[in-house]
Amino acid sequence: MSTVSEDAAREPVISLRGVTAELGSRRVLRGVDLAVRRGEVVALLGANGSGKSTAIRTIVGQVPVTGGEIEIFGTPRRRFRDWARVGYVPQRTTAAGGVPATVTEVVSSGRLSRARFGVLRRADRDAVRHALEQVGMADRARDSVEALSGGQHQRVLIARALASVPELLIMDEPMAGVDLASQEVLAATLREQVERGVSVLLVLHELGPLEPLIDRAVVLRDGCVLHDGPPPRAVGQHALPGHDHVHPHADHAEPTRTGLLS
Ligand SMILES: Nc1ncnc2c1ncn2[C@@H]1O[C@H](COP(=O)(O)OP(=O)(O)OP(=O)(O)O)[C@@H](O)[C@H]1O
Repeated sequence: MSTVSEDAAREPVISLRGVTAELGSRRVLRGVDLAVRRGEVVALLGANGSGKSTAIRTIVGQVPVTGGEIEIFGTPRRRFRDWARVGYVPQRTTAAGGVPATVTEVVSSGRLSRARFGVLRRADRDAVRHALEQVGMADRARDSVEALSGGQHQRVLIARALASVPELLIMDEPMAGVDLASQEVLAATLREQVERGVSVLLVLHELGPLEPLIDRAVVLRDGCVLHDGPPPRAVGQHALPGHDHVHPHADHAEPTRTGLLS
């Protein structure tokens, strides 16, 4: 007989059933089933254009679904309002977005969902400072985000997601274009979150330094789930057998193809 806490642990914090979505006239998701259970770290993998970002964006409501069901913490997505429980890191954009803002201002925006009446109080400012410490950016708190490197930008976006102390993190390629030092900081940050019991769904091109944290991998191909199970084991430089993701920044864009991800 299972205990109450075991049942709670099995309850999905994200559930997609038969989800379809179209962009333009293209069917980008063609019946995706995906579940992330409490405390799980799930990597969403697949070749370029397989629908990973679209799947993530249907969950946070940026892409409308044309069929199927999405639940967040057991609530149908369209009725879900408790976004302070969810930290979202979009596919890398600059944190500045053309608007001059300091690091603190950007990270504070991630705390507004917890602030009463939209006013940041002392506890909120402490949470913002703590989030910056978690990603090793506390010393840059007053700097303009425009002055940061790509990896530092990414750390700030992750701090913004952590500022509401979420129970669920959804991240779209958190390591893309991030220098090695920042990658290590981000891997350590994520490890702390996982130790706290935070559930994580993240799009990755390669498991890389996050590999030890990943419980399960869901591989998409052409808008369908091709694999849902143990993560592919690391091989050589790229952490995926059949790694066939072409990086825009890769020096040699000639991947090995074994079929799993193509
Ligand atoms: N706004 C859009 N209008 C039409 N088609 C789009 C749009 N955005 C994405 N697509 C197409 O939808 C498909 C899935 O894109 P998506 O970004 O979800 O893939 P992905 O697996 O995240 O790819 P990548 O690894 O390159 O980020 C691609 O073929 C893409 O060209």
